[in-house]
Amino acid sequence: MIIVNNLSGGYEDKPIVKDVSFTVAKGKILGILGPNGSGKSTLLKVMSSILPATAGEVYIDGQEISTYNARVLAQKMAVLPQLHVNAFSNTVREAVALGRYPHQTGFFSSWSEQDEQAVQYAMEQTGVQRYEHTPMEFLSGGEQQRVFVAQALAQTAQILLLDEPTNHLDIAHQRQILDMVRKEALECGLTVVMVLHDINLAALYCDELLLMEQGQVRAFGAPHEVIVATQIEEVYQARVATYAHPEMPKPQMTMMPDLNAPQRAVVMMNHFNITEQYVQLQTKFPLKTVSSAVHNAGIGWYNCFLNRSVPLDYAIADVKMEVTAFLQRARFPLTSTVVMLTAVPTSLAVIKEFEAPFGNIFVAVTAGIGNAVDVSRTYERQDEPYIGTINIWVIINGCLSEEAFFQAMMTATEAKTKALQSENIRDERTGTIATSTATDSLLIAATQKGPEMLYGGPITDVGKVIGKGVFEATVEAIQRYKTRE
Ligand SMILES: Nc1ncnc2c1ncn2[C@@H]1O[C@H](COP(=O)(O)OP(=O)(O)OP(=O)(O)O)[C@@H](O)[C@H]1O
Repeated sequence: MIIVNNLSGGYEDKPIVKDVSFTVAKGKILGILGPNGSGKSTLLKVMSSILPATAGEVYIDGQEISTYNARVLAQKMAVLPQLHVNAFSNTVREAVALGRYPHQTGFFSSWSEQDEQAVQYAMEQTGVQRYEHTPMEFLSGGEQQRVFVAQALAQTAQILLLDEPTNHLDIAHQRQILDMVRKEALECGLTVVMVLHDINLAALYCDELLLMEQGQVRAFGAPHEVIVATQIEEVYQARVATYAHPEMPKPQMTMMPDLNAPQRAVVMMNHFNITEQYVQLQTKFPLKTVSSAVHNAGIGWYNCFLNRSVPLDYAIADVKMEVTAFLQRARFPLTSTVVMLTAVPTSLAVIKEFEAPFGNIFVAVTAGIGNAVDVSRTYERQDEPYIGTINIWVIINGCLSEEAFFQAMMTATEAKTKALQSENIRDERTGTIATSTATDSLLIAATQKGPEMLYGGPITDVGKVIGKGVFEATVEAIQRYKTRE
């Protein structure tokens, strides 16, 4: 455990760190964040007595660090500095072995079994063993950085202070080093304080974060308490946006570049194309998209949209794989194409343009209704869904907030349900009015140009046109389907 109480310090007559307090429990990882020059490295130096404190105290194991002699302190606390002064005539092994220096006692101290094990373990954990006999100057920046981490680890201290441990490392090695730090913390009770520049990595790996601003603590707490967009924007003076990590409940953020005037990006009717195989929308610029498509579902930016017509007997075990193979065969880029599937012939597709105050919107629908269900009664059914799907695209020349995208999904769904009611489409099993088919898909895509529309509910500008557009286009698509040859 490490306790820092009202710590201040800096260089000669230049105070940098001002009145910093925090505690890191045994086995926990604290990440220090902050802009360049905010005092992160200086804080580590004052904490480790490399620089004298002008006020405040640091306690390790309940004892103030200035009362430790240097060798005993080094046995308890290892420091990885930001800049390394290295005897470059060393081999990797010799550099790592320097970490054992605090454990060498007496004038005639010899290399013990324990020293050897610690060096071997540190080299293994950081993946530098295979360079063991290589001179340091022959290693790349990232390889050298891992050797310095190994040196700190070989010190077998219970507290590790790391200043930018992932400096120079590629993402695989960032992961290796940070996974290793986390494992040591969890399994061996190592207490870690590390300066990181990458806010997202800090959120993923640290139990708590301390955000520095001009030598002072701006925020201290769990990642979700510290990584708050407005706070980060104020401290770093940079525009950011937060988003969810795909697997971990940790906040992530990305910077928002201030690019020059946006290029013209307008979707027009002639960007749509209908072939026997698919309905296609191809734009020169990507659209922000939310969808329940088969390929590239979820939120993303795409410029090619396909509603692909498949035969009635299309029964493929792995639909995603088949769709991928189709895209490769037809030379559509996998990463920028969204695909839906329909058993309805593309000749029955309806594409309509609707005027709106912010910019026109397009609604494209294919409606197969053989599979129509009343959602309030589907619990009575045991059977698998069979063919028949309503696929709806809503393409918006406008800019939607995240909230508006999801409200637009709801508004479009409600308009579709209203169309089924208006066309008196029934669930064959129950005889009641159907609310959808069992396999419908919906896509909302927007150019994200123009003033941001915050909401997309039924009585917003965008909601009104989605309601009318989806209703009319779906009614027309259902009528075409009913009267098909
Ligand atoms: N040896 C030194 N002598 C005098 N001033 C220094 C020295 N080292 C750093 N400083 C000053 O102390 C302030 C804080 O520096 P520090 O290195 O602690 O910031 P940092 O938050 O770690 O920055 P970075 O993100 O750039 O590594 C800066 O204004 C810097 O110029």
